[in-house]
Amino acid sequence: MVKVGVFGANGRVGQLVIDDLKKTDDISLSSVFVREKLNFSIDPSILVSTNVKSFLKACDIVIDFSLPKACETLLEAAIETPTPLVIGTTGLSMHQLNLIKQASESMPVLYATNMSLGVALLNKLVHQASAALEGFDIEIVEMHHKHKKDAPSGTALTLGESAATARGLDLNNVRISGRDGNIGERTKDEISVMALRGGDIVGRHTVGFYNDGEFIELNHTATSRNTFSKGAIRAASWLVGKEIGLYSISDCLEL
Ligand SMILES: NC(=O)C1=CN([C@@H]2O[C@H](COP(=O)(O)OP(=O)(O)OC[C@H]3O[C@@H](n4cnc5c(N)ncnc54)[C@H](OP(=O)(O)O)[C@@H]3O)[C@@H](O)[C@H]2O)C=CC1
Ligand SMILES: O=C(O)C1=N[C@H](C(=O)O)C[C@H](O)C1
Repeated sequence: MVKVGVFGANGRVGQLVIDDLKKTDDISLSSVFVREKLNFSIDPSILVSTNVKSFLKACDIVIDFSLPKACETLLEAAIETPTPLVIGTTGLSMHQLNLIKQASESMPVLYATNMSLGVALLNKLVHQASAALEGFDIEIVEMHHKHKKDAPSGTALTLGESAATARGLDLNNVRISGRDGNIGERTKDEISVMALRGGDIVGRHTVGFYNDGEFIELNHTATSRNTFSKGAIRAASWLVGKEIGLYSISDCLEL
């Protein structure tokens, strides 16, 4: 039986991971990490810890849905005590992304800004469409619930990277994050990534390719947050026992 540690256990997704792990046969919850205390009751055999090292020692693999600073703490601890990691936290800084790379030199790490099968496929479709639809303008819109803290979403940035690399561009050089005022005409290569927030929207991403006379929009809507918790558990089952290295959700889904 694979022992899973959940980092960010009180969170919206962390709680679902804990619930969904009750329904699996080959993988089960062994420890949870919390900042102060767990906000709900749990089987007394599970270690509830505020100490990252003891949390890591009690599990074979970690599933993380937390916040950037917390994820950084986890990565620093894991670099000292190597433990396979499935990371879903978004809004990471360059330093935190580099820590993921560093961690993956001593343990298997799967990092995915979106754990759903649908978005993994959407990334491939966006890459293909961006290369094929030469000259079409690319615009990305994401919509999420009002509690989301980072913007734009990690998924929208990953989709933007797929679109940009398909055209030999670096998203950092062509990304627009807002338009306001007398800004002039749209430039050829720019890719806007716009974020909308409201209500309880689980997650919606649209990548549009616009030309004179026609346009195509590729859209994915998550209607349940369990899509992410179940996707992360599937990723953990797949990652455990893999060679040291950095893996993507496409590797896990063999897309
Ligand atoms: N890759 C994917 O498929 C998905 C990724 N996400 C991402 O996952 C992350 C979590 O999302 P969500 O569950 O909605 O967020 P929540 O705000 O509900 O949960 C965040 C969790 O992080 C914990 N936390 C915050 N600060 C610290 C800290 N300094 N040390 C330790 N723990 C801390 C909180 O613990 P406490 O309550 O104890 O303070 C809480 O459990 C976000 O980055 C989100 O974008 C979300 C959905 C899908
Ligand atoms: O915070 C969320 O809720 C989500 N975050 C991820 C992101 O930033 O892309 C994935 C999903 O869209 C939900």
